[in-house]
Amino acid sequence: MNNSQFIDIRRELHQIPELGFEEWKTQEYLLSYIKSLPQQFIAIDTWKTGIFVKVQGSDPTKVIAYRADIDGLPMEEETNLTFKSKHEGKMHGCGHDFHMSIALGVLTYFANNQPKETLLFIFQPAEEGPGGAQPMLNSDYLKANRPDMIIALHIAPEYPVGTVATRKGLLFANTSELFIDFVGKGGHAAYPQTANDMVVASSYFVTQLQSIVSRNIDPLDSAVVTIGKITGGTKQNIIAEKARVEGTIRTLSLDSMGKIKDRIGALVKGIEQGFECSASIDYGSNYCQVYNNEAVTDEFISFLKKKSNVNFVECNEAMTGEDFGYFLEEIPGFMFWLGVNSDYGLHSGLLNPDEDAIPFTIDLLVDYLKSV
Ligand SMILES: CC(=O)N[C@@H](CCC[C@H](N)C(=O)O)C(=O)O
Repeated sequence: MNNSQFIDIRRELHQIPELGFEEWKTQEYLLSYIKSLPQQFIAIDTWKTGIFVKVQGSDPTKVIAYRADIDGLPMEEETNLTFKSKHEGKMHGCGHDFHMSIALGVLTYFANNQPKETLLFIFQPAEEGPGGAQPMLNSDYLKANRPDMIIALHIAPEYPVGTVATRKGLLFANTSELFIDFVGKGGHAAYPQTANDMVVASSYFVTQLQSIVSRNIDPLDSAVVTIGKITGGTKQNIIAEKARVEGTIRTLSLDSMGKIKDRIGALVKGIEQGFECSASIDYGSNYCQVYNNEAVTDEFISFLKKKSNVNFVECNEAMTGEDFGYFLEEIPGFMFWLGVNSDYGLHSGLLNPDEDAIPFTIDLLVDYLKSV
């Protein structure tokens, strides 16, 4: 099999990034490719914008699932690549184009070479939000076709191609989105005494927020609170009646997640009193931690250590989030980082992963899935 064709597929998918639960073109592209494969062993089902492809094993004792997420991010691509995003304001800035093309490569191999065990390829929408894993797990399809084991990967720009990094147990953090709307009183820029300025109130709040991780959380229990977006006001000489603060909370323990939310509630109350305004908090979507099953991960690590072309790294936990954690709550399995050597990281408009990682990983996963 010539795995370099999956680099072309990645480039095509890269041009059509779509947001969570809007991945209709992506689904159409994937379905058209999957339907072009030999159909003898495979069965295709769809769920919203997602896809399930079952490859019937020849003498199965279990069902092994491989999950690839399919959504892009609401951000402008800043690369000058010939195959850059054609969708303005949207980019595959988290590598899901890689995840999909690798999945198609592995699926292509097994559609042509029947596996012993039954394989289930899951193309999952909305990983970046609002979260597709949990509703997909509750779908009639997955209720009736529960895999016995599940695996997934995430590209890692900081590692060279050939590096695979993972660890037993906790890999990624618990996450919660954070949206706060402040409402005060607008007015003329020259008459601040007649208004309650929500640009000032939200700025105080963002500054106070910085004390939560440094003053309220055990320094040995990592946590992050990031505000990624602030909007407010209408014009430079009008005092803002409204402001909105958008961010994300990351913790390694659920206890810290609870403490941070309590502190946010208290700080917001203080802002309401101090600035005579009202505020509402919405925690958006929450993802549970990604916790790798110890036994299955151990076997994968042993497999990696025997491969002369793989540099295995036992990595630390990361404060990234992934709704793949919901699959791992119910099904033994693991996630791993895949080295793609980009100078720019995940969620950067300049992310440019090395495509050599695609054929490398297809071969690696085909070998691994044949071995389990
Ligand atoms: C691997 C990765 O970058 N995942 C995202 C998951 C987003 C979680 C959620 N929408 C949030 O923003 O809290 C990440 O940002 O870690």
